[in-house]
Amino acid sequence: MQTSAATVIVSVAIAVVLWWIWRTLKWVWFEPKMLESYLRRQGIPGTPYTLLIGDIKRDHSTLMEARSKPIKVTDDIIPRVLPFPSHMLKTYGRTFFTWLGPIPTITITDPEQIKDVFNKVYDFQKPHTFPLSNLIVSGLFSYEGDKWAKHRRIINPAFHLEKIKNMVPVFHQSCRDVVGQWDKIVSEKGSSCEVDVWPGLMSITEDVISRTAFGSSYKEGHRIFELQTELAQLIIQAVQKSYIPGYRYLPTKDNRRIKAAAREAQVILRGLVNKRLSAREAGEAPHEDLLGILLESNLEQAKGNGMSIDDVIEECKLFYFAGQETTSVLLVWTMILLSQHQDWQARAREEVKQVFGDKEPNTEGLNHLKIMTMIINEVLRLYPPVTHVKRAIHKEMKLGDLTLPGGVHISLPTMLVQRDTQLWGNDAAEFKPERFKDGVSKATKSQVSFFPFAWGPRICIGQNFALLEAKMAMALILQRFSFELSPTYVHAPYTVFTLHPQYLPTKDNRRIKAAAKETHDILRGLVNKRLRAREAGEAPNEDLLGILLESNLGQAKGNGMSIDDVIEECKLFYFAGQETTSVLLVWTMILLSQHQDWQARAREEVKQVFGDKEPDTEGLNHLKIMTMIINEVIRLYPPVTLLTRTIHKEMKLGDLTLPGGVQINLPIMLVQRDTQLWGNDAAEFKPERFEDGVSKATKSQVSFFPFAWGPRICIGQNFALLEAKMAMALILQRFSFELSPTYVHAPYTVFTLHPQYGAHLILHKL
Ligand code: HEM
Repeated sequence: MQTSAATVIVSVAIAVVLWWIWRTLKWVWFEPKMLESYLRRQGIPGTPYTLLIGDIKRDHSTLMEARSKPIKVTDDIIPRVLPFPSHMLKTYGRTFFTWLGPIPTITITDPEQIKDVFNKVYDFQKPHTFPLSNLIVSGLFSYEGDKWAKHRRIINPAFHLEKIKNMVPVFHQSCRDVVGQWDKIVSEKGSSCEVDVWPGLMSITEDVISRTAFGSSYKEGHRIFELQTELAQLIIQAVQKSYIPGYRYLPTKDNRRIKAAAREAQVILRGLVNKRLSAREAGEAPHEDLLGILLESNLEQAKGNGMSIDDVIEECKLFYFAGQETTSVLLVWTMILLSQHQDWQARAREEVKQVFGDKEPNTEGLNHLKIMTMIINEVLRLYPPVTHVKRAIHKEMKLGDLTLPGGVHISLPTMLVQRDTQLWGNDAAEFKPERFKDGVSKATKSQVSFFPFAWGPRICIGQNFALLEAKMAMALILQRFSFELSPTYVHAPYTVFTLHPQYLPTKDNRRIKAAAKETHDILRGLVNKRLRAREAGEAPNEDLLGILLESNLGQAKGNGMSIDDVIEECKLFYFAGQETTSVLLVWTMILLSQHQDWQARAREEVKQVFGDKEPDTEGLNHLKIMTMIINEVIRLYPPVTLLTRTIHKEMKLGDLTLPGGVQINLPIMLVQRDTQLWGNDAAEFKPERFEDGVSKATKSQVSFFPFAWGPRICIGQNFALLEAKMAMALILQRFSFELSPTYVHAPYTVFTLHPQYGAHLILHKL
């Protein structure tokens, strides 16, 4: 009886293993080979299949090679951005196939076929190659069939021109903030200076999405954006490792962080949606932001036809992914191309001045900017933010003369088609906005040869939103500045999700120099202003720079510092004083989250000393519990974990004689956690050790030196401690806090010891 049961189990196990082997072989070999011969029979040329990896390695190495060097601004960018597909195009002609692992991908460049693919949304679907990417790009973007149609119908009203019109003042506000910052930077320097515009442009589009999507709750929106950005970075890394079977299921630190960040975004969004729903029930008028319109549109659907709350949340997350980087990329290339083409920059400015003068741009006017529209179209043609669009087919399909088998992917290479000389003429690679002077259909001769926002029923839902936002930003910029490429600009178009300028590692040095020069210039400007004010008899400022300058000028002649020395010292204040102190604060908050008893004691003390009043120096210096806590935090988590010293000649050190030329490590963290020096509970958080001060706790030994020790002890020690006490007192007066379930404990050092994945705490207002 037992033998027969064992036989059955073994037979089942063998059957399962054989089935698994068969499925794997089918997936990695038989199916790809079958599809390959099918395509070749159709007369479609392509690369031979390589087991499992297909063309991934070839594609990757040509891309790495192409990316290793920048190009001239006048060079063709295709060999740099799409080296592999463009090489295949030259080798095989206008239709060919390559391999994404075991999946054949057919590249199609014929406008009629492209139109067909875009039109038949039910047959040509979105490929779902990397399941993890659903965490950032889900919702409308990835749904199919009836679910997609339902969501598109519900979301459409949010992107009607009528609704977008109401958002234009928000576009203005976000653009004005950034342009205002540039104004300040430039004015401080005189009338012109180098500015890296990319961060500002990213910040415009991020702010626009946060405010238009969530209205007054845009701060929560900002946090969601941070989480989405972090997720995107982690997911790119994970996708690169997805060749390791099952990698995404492993409980690695990154995978845990992915889950935690996704959960946090979900929790914030759910909170926002619930708040809106309760406000609606309480009879409040609906908000005019994307979330408000989406919720209204959803509630108007017949029962059972609407979206679930989770669906709404997915759509909100998608707005960031789909709308932020794409639009900032469009803006950055517009600025770069208008820098190269000063004639078009002047024409665009003239038009803006004619339509708006120096007034705030409005929707009406923006819709009448003809030159600007031509320029933006030409930028989107040459530098489409999304360089190619992909589809998958699951059953045999006709496409023009071709019959394609189910199981293949189709690539529609936007950038290759939009730069194709057969479709756009021999000057296809040149920037000539005049192509679009009679509109897009004239320029394309009504073919689908221009599709930066895709085409057909699944055309980008945010197209009008993005174009109006871009026009607003460009109008404000043109009203206030003229611009040109800086000599430090390196032309290196680069794609991750979208096509943007890359700062190559080899070019980082130039960028480092440019940033250093900019810092130096700003500081020199500040110092000079102070010196001039002093000469004009103004009283010295009471800030660090003021005191430093006075102290320097008070030195005997020849004994002071040079202006360059003063500048170096100012730069050092940032480096030495910023991250170190914030790291001290973050660990204090994390440890007080873990040790609620100490948090309560610290709060009690703060309340006793200050009540709800503003903390003052006198009081801060009397916070005993707080001092004990901060000492214990910097014992366990010293911001600087290691000090080094070098000796240049033979030296005695206790019983040791050390030769010149060696380096000595003083491992702050190891010493401060040493059980021989601090007892068996050295690793535990026990602020009571410091009850009677540092010397009692250390028995007057140098076993606690978070700020170093002796003549070179940190000059900013008192500054940092007072700042930390002020921050903690204010926080404790207002909030109680605890670790969020999404917090991942991952102490990490670059310069200082900080939490690698941030400090996710839950704050409770008191
Ligand atoms: C210059 C800016 C933009 C460009 C170039 C762009 C480009 C695209 C492209 C090429 C697609 C089609 C992708 C595919 O079918 O595989 C798409 C879809 C989409 N875009 Fe945009 N986009 C931009 C801005 C925006 C903005 C501002 C939003 C929203 C706030 C947005 C929301 C969406 C959504 C939801 C889809 C999915 C539509 C569907 O599948 O029905 N996009 N976009």
